[in-house]
Amino acid sequence: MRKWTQVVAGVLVRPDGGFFLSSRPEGKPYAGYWEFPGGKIEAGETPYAALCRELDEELGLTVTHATPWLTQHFHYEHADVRLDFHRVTGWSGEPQAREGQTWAWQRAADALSVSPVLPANTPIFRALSLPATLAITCAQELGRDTVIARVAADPAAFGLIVVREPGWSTAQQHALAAELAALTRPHGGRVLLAGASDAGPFDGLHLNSRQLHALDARPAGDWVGASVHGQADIEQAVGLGLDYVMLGHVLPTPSHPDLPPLGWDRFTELAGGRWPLPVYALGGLSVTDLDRAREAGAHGVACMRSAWR
Ligand SMILES: Nc1nc2c([nH]c(=O)n2[C@H]2C[C@H](O)[C@@H](COP(=O)(O)OP(=O)(O)OP(=O)(O)O)O2)c(=O)[nH]1
Ligand SMILES: [Mg+2]
Repeated sequence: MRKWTQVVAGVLVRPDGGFFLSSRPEGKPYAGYWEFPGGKIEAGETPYAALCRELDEELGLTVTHATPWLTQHFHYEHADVRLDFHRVTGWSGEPQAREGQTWAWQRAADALSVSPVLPANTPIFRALSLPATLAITCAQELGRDTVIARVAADPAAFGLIVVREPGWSTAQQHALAAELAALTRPHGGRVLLAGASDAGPFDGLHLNSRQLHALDARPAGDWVGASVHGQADIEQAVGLGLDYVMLGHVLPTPSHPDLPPLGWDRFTELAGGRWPLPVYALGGLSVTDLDRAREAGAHGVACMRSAWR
């Protein structure tokens, strides 16, 4: 059986989305490569305790708040590593290069200013560029003018929109998507089409669970996500190499009056930062639930009705 080296890494994130990288010290494998601070989990240590110890040892920082985010497995020539990435949003102290490393803050929206980076981390940077909230359109119910007016009022707040209008023709869906893209793209926003098999001129696709299980390869599109309800769905999404999933429904929602909600405990068991792709919590949630969702290991929250109020 493969022996995984257990590693924890801390992604220090500032309120403006900027994040921290440090260079690996001389004498280690991949010396000079840029990484998130962290290191091997010691016997008997929890990942959180290891995170606190490593950030203190390497940078002199005291972690005060961190949540589980992503787990990635990677085969290096020197080791097979299981990387447990936490988002660190609270710390005290200023970074000190205690191991002779250099460090740099990066802006989330820009290309990295440093290189090379550890190869296992490439998907992590992609995940970091996904916003905390994902908005699903509800134009059939609320009217397309309501949806467009809401985005026009604050386009930067709509970094990821899924156009989901099951009763509409492809032409109607594309027309809405084009208006939303015109508003949000100048701010780096992305617009995906739900239930479609072709992303057209848009940024990608959002698959329903039927589409998810019918595929044996990732469909074309810069960004591809899926709606998932349980472990088998998430495994399928990971196997296809998708960019994110929406897991729900977490709380009661008018979209599924007949099905019991997962609740936060079950969501935590299923998500909990265990996967290599970001998990959005979905179902009866609004942006005010973001902290709760992140405690449960979510990347963010997906909002349907609450996005348009
Ligand atoms: N810290 C960290 N390690 C990473 C990242 N990405 C990635 O592939 N790794 C790999 C590189 C290494 O194989 C392993 C971390 O091991 P390490 O040698 O840095 O561990 P450590 O800080 O405990 O160092 P040491 O005391 O054992 O020398 O995880 C990352 O972003 N941060
Ligand atoms: Mg280290």
